[in-house]
Amino acid sequence: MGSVSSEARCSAIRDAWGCDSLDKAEAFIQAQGENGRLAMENFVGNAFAPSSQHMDSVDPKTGKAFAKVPISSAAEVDEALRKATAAFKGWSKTTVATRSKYLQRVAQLIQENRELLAIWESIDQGKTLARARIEVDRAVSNFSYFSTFILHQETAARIIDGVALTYEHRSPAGVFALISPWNMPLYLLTWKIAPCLAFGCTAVAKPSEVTSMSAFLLCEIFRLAELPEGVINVVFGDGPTTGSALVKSPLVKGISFTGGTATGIRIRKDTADQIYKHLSLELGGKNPTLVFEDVDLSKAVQTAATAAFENQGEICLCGSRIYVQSAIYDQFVAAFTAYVTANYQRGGKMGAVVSLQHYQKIRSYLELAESEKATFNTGSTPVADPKNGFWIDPVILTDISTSSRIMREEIFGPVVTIAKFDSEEEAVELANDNPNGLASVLLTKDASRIRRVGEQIEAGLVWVNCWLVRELGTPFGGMKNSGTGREGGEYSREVFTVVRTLHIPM
Ligand SMILES: NC(=O)C1=CN([C@@H]2O[C@H](COP(=O)(O)OP(=O)(O)OC[C@H]3O[C@@H](n4cnc5c(N)ncnc54)[C@H](O)[C@@H]3O)[C@@H](O)[C@H]2O)C=CC1
Ligand SMILES: O=C(O)/C=C/C=C(\O)C(=O)O
Repeated sequence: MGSVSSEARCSAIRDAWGCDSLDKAEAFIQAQGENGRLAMENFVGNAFAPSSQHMDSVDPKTGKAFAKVPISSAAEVDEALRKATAAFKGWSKTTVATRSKYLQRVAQLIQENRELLAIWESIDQGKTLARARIEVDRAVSNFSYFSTFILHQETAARIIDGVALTYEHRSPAGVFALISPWNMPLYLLTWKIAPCLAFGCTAVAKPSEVTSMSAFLLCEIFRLAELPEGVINVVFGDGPTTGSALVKSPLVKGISFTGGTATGIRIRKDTADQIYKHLSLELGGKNPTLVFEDVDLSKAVQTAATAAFENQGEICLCGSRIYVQSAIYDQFVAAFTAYVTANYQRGGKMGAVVSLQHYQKIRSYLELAESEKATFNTGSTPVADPKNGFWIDPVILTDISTSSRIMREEIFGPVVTIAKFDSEEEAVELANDNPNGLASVLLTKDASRIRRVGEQIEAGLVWVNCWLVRELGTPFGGMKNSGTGREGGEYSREVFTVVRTLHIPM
């Protein structure tokens, strides 16, 4: 360890690594101009490799391109998969203590470079620097959690009728494709890489082409951590060229994917005849927040607002459909609108939305809301042709039909709807009236109601009087169209290992 020199950094890493304050990063971007954009490179077999095709990476807060992301070809993906396959032989046989040490080293390096990672994540994704720092800290936790989790695994043995001793033996499942979206780039990629490596698998990871910068910096961290060659490889690129080649390859024995439901369906279809592939799909949400009349109004408003607008509403767990019991409906709408107006402003809690394409998608839902005569309690449809970044102020909509596409489809932006209900039964019915079933928030002080209602909500996660409280051992994933499988602690072990049962006659 410790022999890796920073001289061997590829030039884009050298440039980016020099920017350890927001001012320096902004000045660097300004100075490099149109032609000198940071050109990211793939990370294959512990070395950076330039790619021939690129697309622009854009700073959502300004709308200006600042870097170039490779669009890796099928041949480049295949090269990375071959490295991962070769590395699997050795890595899958290392002891948990060895793997644990590597993961701890990665956690420490992320921690040491917290500000650098947060700055570039914020520039690349549009999120606030404060939010980016939280997510870097959570990336550290992903590695440190799994580095210790694997040290405490037990295997139960059983004796069957005095004739045989049986036990389960788990081994790493093979090479994984790890594909992540653009909303929490570093956090979600490391949520996959950490358990994958911890359980003895090797990987080719592909971050979203829209936000690749933190994954590129993470490659340098892997290089500095001196992970054995080929254990973790990162290829950059889009879905149709790079992602598709990756998921379809027979060298891939499992896929952990987070992203849109349509892409999840595509991946299922593309791998339908590769029955051996483990699939863990964490997809979209259209999550309800239920507010009962017994709540402490100001606490309920704060929780519902955070759930709706954190990270500009670009978290699959965001509560984008609020239902309020009739007795407090008017009071809640007024207090919620006042709170959001006072607390969610550009450059404060609000960043920019991730891309022009996504801005236009959100805008199209707001045009629909106008045409359906919804009430805009705050916010409005933004301009069609944004000149200085992709900014959308929070929008709170009321007077919308439950059958409207605005109520049914994932908008994934700073747009929330509020509607009313009378009874508990109606609240459950409204909450469940959606094809998705990822998360939900239940706001009430009534302990018996918490169980009665909470146990009926069709969602993988029910947060009671809170939102986004995470413990990495609990099962994470969705019901209905929100996904297949769960990850976290033991559940990640299911994803990344295969099990055989041994029967030994006594
Ligand atoms: N976590 C979530 O629930 C997320 C939901 N979304 C939703 O999905 C919508 C579309 O956003 P996108 O960026 O287009 O998400 P997406 O699902 O297309 O992208 C997620 C990842 O999948 C990759 N990908 C795309 N097509 C692929 C294919 N055929 N095979 C393998 N990998 C592929 C992408 O390159 C990216 O790395 C958003 O507007 C939002 O509503 C988007 C991102 C995250
Ligand atoms: O684990 C979390 O806290 C957040 C996860 C978020 C997603 O999976 C998402 O937005 O896609």
